[in-house]
Amino acid sequence: MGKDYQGDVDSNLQKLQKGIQHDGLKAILEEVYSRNPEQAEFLQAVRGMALSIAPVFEKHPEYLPAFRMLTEPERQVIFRVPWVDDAGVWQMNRGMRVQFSSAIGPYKGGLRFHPSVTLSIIKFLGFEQIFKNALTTLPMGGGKGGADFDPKGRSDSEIMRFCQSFMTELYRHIGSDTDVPAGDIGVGGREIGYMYGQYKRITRDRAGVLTGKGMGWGGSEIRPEATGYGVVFLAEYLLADRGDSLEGKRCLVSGSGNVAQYCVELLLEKGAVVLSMSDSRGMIYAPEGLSREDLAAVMKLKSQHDGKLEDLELEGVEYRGDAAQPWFLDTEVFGAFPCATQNELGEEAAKALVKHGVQIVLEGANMPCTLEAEEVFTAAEGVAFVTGKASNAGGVAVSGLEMAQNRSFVPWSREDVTTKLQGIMKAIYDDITGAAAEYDTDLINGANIASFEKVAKAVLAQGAV
Ligand SMILES: NC(=O)C1=CN([C@@H]2O[C@H](COP(=O)(O)OP(=O)(O)OC[C@H]3O[C@@H](n4cnc5c(N)ncnc54)[C@H](O)[C@@H]3O)[C@@H](O)[C@H]2O)C=CC1
Ligand SMILES: O=C(O)CCC(=O)C(=O)O
Repeated sequence: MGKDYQGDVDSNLQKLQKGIQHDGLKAILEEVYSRNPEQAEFLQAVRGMALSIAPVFEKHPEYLPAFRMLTEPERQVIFRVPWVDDAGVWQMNRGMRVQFSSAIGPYKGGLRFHPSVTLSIIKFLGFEQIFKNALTTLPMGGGKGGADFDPKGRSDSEIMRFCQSFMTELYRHIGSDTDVPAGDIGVGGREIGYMYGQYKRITRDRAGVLTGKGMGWGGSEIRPEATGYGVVFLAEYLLADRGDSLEGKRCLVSGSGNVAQYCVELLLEKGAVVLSMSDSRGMIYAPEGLSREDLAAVMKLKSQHDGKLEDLELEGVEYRGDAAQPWFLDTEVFGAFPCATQNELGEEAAKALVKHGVQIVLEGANMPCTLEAEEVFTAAEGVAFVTGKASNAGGVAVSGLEMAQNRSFVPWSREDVTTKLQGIMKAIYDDITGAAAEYDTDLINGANIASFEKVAKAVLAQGAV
């Protein structure tokens, strides 16, 4: 994944700078490359941003130093996470937290527990988070963390001991005014609970230092649903602008975790026909569309540890193994919603989707489409592509609302939070279309420009700190 930038040094630097004419920007990319030559995913995220914002420097050359600052985290912490498994064997993982930018507020972003976690992955996620959070309209900076821990096959007690050990180090680096982590892949309500409990025990501080907490102990209504719902709200605003709606539209969704589940739930509520969901082993395909009962079965399965889609037996639903992906289905499709993981949708997949008539692509996951796939979508006639920085910002937005509720000591109703989430997704849509119109460009560039300009102004105002 994202391996394109590895290998021969010179040609990779050239690849990183390909298509960038601006000398100052090229110099920044050279510096980023020389500092992080092995970090393929991070370089991919920086290149994506650089490609979009190059025109901004024609209008605002003063923003260039701000971009340079934003390519280096303010702080990154890497630590050992020792724990003991159920058999009494000592285990050890690597934990990390990258505090990327506090220009517009406390560092904010999830924690990922997955064996594939590397510094490059956490840095790409933290870098993207800076700009996503700026789009939410809430005062949140960008950060991300995690560990190369594999929760698969681990008992509840092992997960608890791991989370407690992880927090025993992380607690000293976070705080409700400095850095507020949340969930991501492999970190849901259960893990947040164990980490919050440990944080509280060590610090005696009940402040909302983690978001994604449970209802009844500081959590917000609709935080679990917020990322997936936000994607669908944004799709609705986009289609409304075209005088269209999701009713009856054939949609492909990948993934079957938190984001995918609630994306499918709201798509079904809006009358869309959802043809697929997937996990790392394969996918389910429903030629006539998944029903609410099918989704309920997926949710139940995935709430159990190690639930695999291949174990489902649902009428009218086929299972395809060997890591089959929805994008290659030989069927007409209107919408694609990649909600699994980074670089899951490459150039060939994008071509297959365009061939099958795709009209809208909204990223539920972070950076699920490669830069080559993005190029295919933007070159195709009439296809609207929305980058995850905008389309999946609903999750962190409701995390921000959870922080506001924790501060005010007053929980808000489900209706209140839903209305606020819709307002934020609409503001994001208006912001990215506004920037796209101002710079006469597409929605990817619109999102990157709108978010960068907000952060750059804050960085410049605060000086070289
Ligand atoms: N949870 C949240 O609030 C937010 C999550 N995201 C992003 O959404 C994506 C999914 O995260 P969650 O649903 O929260 O995680 P989760 O842990 O609930 O689910 C993980 C999902 O990724 C899939 N997956 C992992 N590796 C895969 C692979 N190699 N091939 C196919 N599928 C694979 C799993 O099957 C599952 O659907 C990630 O990119 C995450 O960074 C983005 C914004 C907010
Ligand atoms: O809710 C949060 O703070 C972060 C969610 C997240 O990790 C993301 O937006 O990618």
